[in-house]
Amino acid sequence: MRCRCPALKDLFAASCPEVLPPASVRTLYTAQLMIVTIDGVAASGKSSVSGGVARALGVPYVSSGLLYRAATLLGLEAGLDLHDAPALLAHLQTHPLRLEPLAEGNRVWQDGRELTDELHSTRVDRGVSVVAVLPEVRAWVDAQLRALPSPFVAEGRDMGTNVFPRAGAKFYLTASPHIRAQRRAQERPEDVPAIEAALIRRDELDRVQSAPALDAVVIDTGPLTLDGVIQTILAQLPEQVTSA
Ligand SMILES: Nc1ncnc2c1ncn2[C@@H]1O[C@H](COP(=O)(O)OP(=O)(O)OP(=O)(O)O)[C@@H](O)[C@H]1O
Ligand SMILES: Nc1ccn([C@@H]2O[C@H](COP(=O)(O)O)[C@@H](O)[C@H]2O)c(=O)n1
Repeated sequence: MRCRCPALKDLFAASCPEVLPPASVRTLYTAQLMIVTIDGVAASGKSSVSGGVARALGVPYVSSGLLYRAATLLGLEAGLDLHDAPALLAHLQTHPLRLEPLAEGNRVWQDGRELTDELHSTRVDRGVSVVAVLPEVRAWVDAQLRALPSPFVAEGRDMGTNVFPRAGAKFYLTASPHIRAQRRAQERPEDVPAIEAALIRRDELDRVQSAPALDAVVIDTGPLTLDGVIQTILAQLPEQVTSA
């Protein structure tokens, strides 16, 4: 439910001054100001860049995509219909996932089992966009992200638009499908044309939640090195983020 107060209409009712005392609302605003969001299309460099920015700032980064991927993996392993939101959510509640947002790379755990290495498989790539459009799953991911203590760098598709609309700095990464596929081919067994076709399909399926925030700085990573993208972002961070 959206807040009815005009000044807070982009925040959720849980942070509305009709519900919370003003000091708590101020705390929520301040906490978001120390978050950097890095959104973008598939394989545009979000997690590599977020890791580099986070390490430079000495803060963790948070990969929202890994939570969608982990939900997908658990659904596939349990033989669930990935369109069936109630069944998926019930499964996630009985098999709770834990995101460990380390600066050197995020890890995902389910009880004592680490799922991280299985989350970038081709079968998860194929199923994840189906799971990610389910509003119930999106609310489940968003709640976990909003519960994390700032400062941190958050990467995904809707970090700057929906999850942290008051973030202190917002970036959006793009690159042509061909360049992204060439980069990804270094990490996957498939050839460039197959990867490119899959990326274009995933971009299309993710289109709704992937629109850049109006106040995001859009960076075409195509002509830049990884370090070039990281330095471009670090050079544009406001003081409240760099001194957090
Ligand atoms: N500017 C760059 N120059 C060269 N290679 C890059 C650049 N940015 C990212 N890469 C490489 O591209 C690949 C994809 O990057 P990364 O996994 O960070 O993207 P992503 O947006 O997080 O992907 P996904 O959306 O699938 O999670 C990695 O091999 C990474 O090292
Ligand atoms: N904020 C987000 C993040 C991710 N998704 C969905 O998860 C998929 C995997 O994400 P990657 O960042 O690892 O590519 C992605 O294709 C989306 O379907 C999302 O919807 N919102």
